[in-house]
Amino acid sequence: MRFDYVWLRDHCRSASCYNTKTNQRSLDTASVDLCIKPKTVRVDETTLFLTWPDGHVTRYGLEWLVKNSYEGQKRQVMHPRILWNAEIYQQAQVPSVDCQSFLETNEGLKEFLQNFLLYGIAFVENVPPTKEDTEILAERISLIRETIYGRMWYFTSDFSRGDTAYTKLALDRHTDTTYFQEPCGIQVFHCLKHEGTGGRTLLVDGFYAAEQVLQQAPEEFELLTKVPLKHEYIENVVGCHNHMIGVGPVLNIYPWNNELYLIRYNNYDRAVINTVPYDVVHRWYAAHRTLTTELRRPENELWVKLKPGKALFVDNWRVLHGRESFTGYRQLCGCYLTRDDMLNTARFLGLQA
Ligand SMILES: C[N+](C)(C)CCCC[C@H](N)C(=O)O
Ligand SMILES: O=C(O)CCC(=O)C(=O)O
Ligand SMILES: [Fe+2]
Repeated sequence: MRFDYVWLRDHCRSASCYNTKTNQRSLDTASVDLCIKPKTVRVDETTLFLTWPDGHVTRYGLEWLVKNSYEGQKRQVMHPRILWNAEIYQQAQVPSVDCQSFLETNEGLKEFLQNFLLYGIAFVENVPPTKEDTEILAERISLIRETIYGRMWYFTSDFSRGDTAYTKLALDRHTDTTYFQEPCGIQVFHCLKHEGTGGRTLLVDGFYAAEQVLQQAPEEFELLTKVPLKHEYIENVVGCHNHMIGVGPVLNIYPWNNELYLIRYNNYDRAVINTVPYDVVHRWYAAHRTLTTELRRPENELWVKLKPGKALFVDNWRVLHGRESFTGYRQLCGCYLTRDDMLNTARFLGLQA
């Protein structure tokens, strides 16, 4: 392991440098001489001791150093995940969690969250079919993200809002709120009523499809990570005037390790492409077509019929959803949740997140 002297001074866990009650640094890093070198260095079986020119002593447990050295770190930020197509997901036989165990036991909640982190979708069963009970469920794993659609939303095909979701039409696979600078992390769906036919929900793992593009055509994958796009929500119905714009590429990757963390895919809400020069536009359409072909492969489609009592949580940064057209009266409720706070709950339960 190699350590930089400024790093060793900066991470000093002595009482004057670090507050263990708040887990916050007290040391002003800018006051450390960038050429600092310890006066003396000593190491025994468990501890490294450094004495700095001003006499301050820093102690490091060797285990702590192993855990935190650059060499010891994987640069992966994302939690483990299993990319799936319909067969992989069905073979895995991921169980739904029972509502009571989800609400009343940490084991039930942990099992649910583990599945959600791995697959980007998870179900809770035997939920009382009301908006209030769905809200209680949602609040168990995260914080509700209030948006222009409200806190808990509740909708039928009444076109009360200027969006296709509020009709009986089919909706092709997409992620929601692509027109936010930070798209909502999680979407909760609970069908409270459906007297009619059709209306099944479609789920597709966007990360699985993106991985296929990376394997087949890495230059197209790269283009989808580089070209900025606008998505837009323009609504002008009685009482609702909204104009939201979000900018970002289809595939969002971490620049330090190319790990994919967010897919923004909504062909309905994609705005005019005016951020890209002429010669790139055509290549972008070709790359977008390759991704769309993967997303549309029937073997990648998971179809489920949402019924009263069965709540679905979808990772909106990863899994695309859609629906079949339907007839009759259909009532869906749900909400958006923040991702950070779901991860917070997962960590509290001891999961790697
Ligand atoms: C009905 N509900 C509130 C869930 C959302 C409707 C949002 C629809 C929008 N086209 C989008 O994809 O973001
Ligand atoms: O009606 C549905 O099942 C889903 C509609 C939809 O895409 C949404 O509400 O975000
Ligand atoms: Fe949607």
